[in-house]
Amino acid sequence: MSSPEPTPDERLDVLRQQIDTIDDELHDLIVRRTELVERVGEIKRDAWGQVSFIRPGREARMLRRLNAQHRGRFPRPVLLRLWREMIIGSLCLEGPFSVAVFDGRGDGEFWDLSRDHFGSFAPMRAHRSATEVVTEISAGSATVGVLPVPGSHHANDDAHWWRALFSERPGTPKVIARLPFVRMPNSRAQDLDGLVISALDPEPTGDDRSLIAVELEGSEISRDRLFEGFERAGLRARWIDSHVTGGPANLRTHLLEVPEFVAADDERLGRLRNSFPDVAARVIAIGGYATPLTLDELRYPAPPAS
Ligand SMILES: C=C(O[C@@H]1C=C(C(=O)O)C=C[C@H]1O)C(=O)O
Repeated sequence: MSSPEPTPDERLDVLRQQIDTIDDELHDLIVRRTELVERVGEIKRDAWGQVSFIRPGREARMLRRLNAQHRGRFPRPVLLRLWREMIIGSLCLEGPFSVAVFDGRGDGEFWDLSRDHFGSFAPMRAHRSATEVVTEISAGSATVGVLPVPGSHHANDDAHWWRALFSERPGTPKVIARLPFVRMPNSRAQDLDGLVISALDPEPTGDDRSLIAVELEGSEISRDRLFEGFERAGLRARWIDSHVTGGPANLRTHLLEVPEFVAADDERLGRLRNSFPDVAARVIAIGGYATPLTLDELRYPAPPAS
């Protein structure tokens, strides 16, 4: 006599037992992963007396790898969000970590953007002015700062905050990441973009953008002349923002972005300085970021246009 068909409840029990087994394995793996993270933290502390443990380049490469190898129906944004939570939870064990967030309009949009990236565990503080955020990082009161992408409509009167990064003084914050790295399909502001600054040099990830600021004395020059200067130095640039200081020297600072990694000591920066022979020029790479994943790479449909 054949055994009776299992009831729906019995079938659920069997599947749920398997899910419990998998959860136990995942949990065990997280415990083991944490032990390795702690050893990584010890090495950083021993080797460099590290105060900042975050490695945005490594994090970006990990997320790209997971996204590329993902299969099955589990939503990619959620998969990557889980890893973001795990990474930041781990990072907070290695040493102090906190986030200073620009919230100029008090609408919490950058707060959400920061939470999406830095997870639910990281201590965060909102600041009404971009200058305050930069000061927090320079003073070492926060590890990373989140600010609007210059020139975007989200930046207010502090839109030129990047000028504070135009300095070769050791400890000057640099741009180290761009948010969102993974654009969450249900986040409040779909067109919101931020830059992350920290007292840390960005690292190459194999797909990067760099921000280069050029300060020129004297009369205004056209954007085409700026682009020509970059081309002569072997760099293809996109204009982001300009700032006029004025004064007797009539200083103008321009921020441009190039689609590759440019380190602070890249020899092309010297060539760029000499690309404007008739004016005194100062050139500083103020940081860069791993190119964020695109909607196409994340393979979920774009939200409907409002
Ligand atoms: C473990 C490290 O430190 C941090 C934590 C990471 C993680 O949990 O995988 C990755 C990068 C760092 O921000 C590391 O540098 O590898």
